[in-house]
Amino acid sequence: MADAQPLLPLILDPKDLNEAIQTPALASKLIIVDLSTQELYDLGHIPGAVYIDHKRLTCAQPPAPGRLPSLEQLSQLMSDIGLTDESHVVVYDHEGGPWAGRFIWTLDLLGHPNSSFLNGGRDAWMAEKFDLSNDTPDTTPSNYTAELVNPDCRATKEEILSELDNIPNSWAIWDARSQDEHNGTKVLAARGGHIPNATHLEWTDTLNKSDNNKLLPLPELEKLLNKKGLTKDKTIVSHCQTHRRSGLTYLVAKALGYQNNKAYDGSWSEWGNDPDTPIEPA
Ligand SMILES: O=S(=O)([O-])[S-]
Repeated sequence: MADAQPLLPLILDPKDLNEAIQTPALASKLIIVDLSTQELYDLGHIPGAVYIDHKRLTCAQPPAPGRLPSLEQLSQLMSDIGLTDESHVVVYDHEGGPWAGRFIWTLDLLGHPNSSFLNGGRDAWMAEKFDLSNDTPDTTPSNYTAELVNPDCRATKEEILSELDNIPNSWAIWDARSQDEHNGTKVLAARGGHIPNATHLEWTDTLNKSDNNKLLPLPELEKLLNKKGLTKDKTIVSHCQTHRRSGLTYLVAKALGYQNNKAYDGSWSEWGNDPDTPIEPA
């Protein structure tokens, strides 16, 4: 079992990560994962960070390329970063955190609770002028066997179809895409529109653009979600096109302590390409 008490908070500020990597007892347990791009990683990354191509978090197969990959693929990925029950994983990317959130969702599915989201990611780290490194760390691979310990973090198409009558009462669908995608005026699948009664709140609305895309303060986020009817008494299901942007919205609901928090990894690429799913506008 992983440690019950995480070494670092879920939402981690750059200054706290900087302090942690300089504290040997902590640093030895950290796995820092850079989910930006190979080019950015090569330009400089947080000292000790390993680069992971975000495609490894997905099945990358049409028609829903963002769906969860096989357990074999996840076992290989987590073994490559050296994940063990004692590890605390810190994740970041370069665009406000969608892939970082998706990585944390994956760890949640696998039952690895000890993880942190670097608030503001690479941009905030650089803006606060902490060191970048060009060294590739020596990683000791582990022999990690992935299992879906917490499958409830994931929603499937079938599950959403069976709960349609409960939306938006006891279930809420958080559509994290743009307004045009939600309305169906921008179509990225065979059909455009949204899951009936889905709630639109674009993922970027949870970020403070004037502060390097750090998350808005949690009380502000809670107010924003409540105003939209995305309340804690409901099961919340985040989705976007391929469960990248909804990686961040899943993370936001998690940070706010939502107990029934799921993400739909099939997302619109699955729903909108299925001729039999109901959509709005019809
Ligand atoms: O998955 S995505 O909607 O961010 S392209």
